[in-house]
Amino acid sequence: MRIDVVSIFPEYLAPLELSLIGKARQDGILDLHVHDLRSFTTDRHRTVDDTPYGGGAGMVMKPEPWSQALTAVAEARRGHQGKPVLIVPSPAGERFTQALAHELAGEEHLAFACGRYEGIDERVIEWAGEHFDVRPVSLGDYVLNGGEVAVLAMVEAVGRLLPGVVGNPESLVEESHSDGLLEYPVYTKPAVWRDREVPAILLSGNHGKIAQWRRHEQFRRTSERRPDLLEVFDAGKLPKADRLA
Ligand SMILES: CN1CCN(Cc2ccc(Cn3ccc4ccc(-c5n[nH]c(N)c5C#N)cc43)cc2)CC1
Repeated sequence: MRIDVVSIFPEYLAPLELSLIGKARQDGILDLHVHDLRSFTTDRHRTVDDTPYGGGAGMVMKPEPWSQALTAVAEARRGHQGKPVLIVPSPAGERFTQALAHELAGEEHLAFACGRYEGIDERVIEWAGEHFDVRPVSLGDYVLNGGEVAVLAMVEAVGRLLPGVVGNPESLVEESHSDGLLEYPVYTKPAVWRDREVPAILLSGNHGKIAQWRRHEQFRRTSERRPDLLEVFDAGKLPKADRLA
């Protein structure tokens, strides 16, 4: 997979050189290119923002540098099948979910446009639709100062799903949200730590009972912390009787 990221703070994406994503890049699984939006400006001050039409606080990102940057990104993959996906992090985007991460992991080429200030001139999003499958995406219902943090999270969530990135693919199967529920608690040695014991069932060697206990813990945790997920889960999968007794 090729990933292009455009930002006025390219150094913000440096953590993608570390750990599993960094290794995926060294192994050639992930081909990541980070572009400085200011390198696509033409004025002496390398201007990327201006005041908003209609008034209001803050500044808006100018359209022309973005069109130059995104044209360069689209041309980098010319000749490949279909339009690349352009993810535009935004508080007004569709919610980023594990399901969306899986969907994006199936793409050949992902591009990310990291806005700053009060956002990117809306005409860029409209224009980009001629060259990309444009997806405004939100990391969550809170406000960040720009798109870079969201891109770090999304690239990690997508990258770890690519074959060969995570050592044991089994660990991708039983994780939070993979089956619509939160994950069960995990424990390791020592069996007793500061007078706290590991749940005895986990030491029993009875794999059927362990699986049952873990499933129950998933429902208990989800019911306590994310009842909203249970509504979705029940609507789609299990009769009420299979929920917590
Ligand atoms: C007229 N006013 C009406 C209020 N808006 C609100 C607003 C819009 C942007 C920003 C800062 N910002 C700039 C680019 C950018 C990208 C992503 C995110 C982001 N925040 N939270 C997420 N989950 C995000 C993600 N993913 C924030 C961003 C701040 C405040 C401004 C215009």
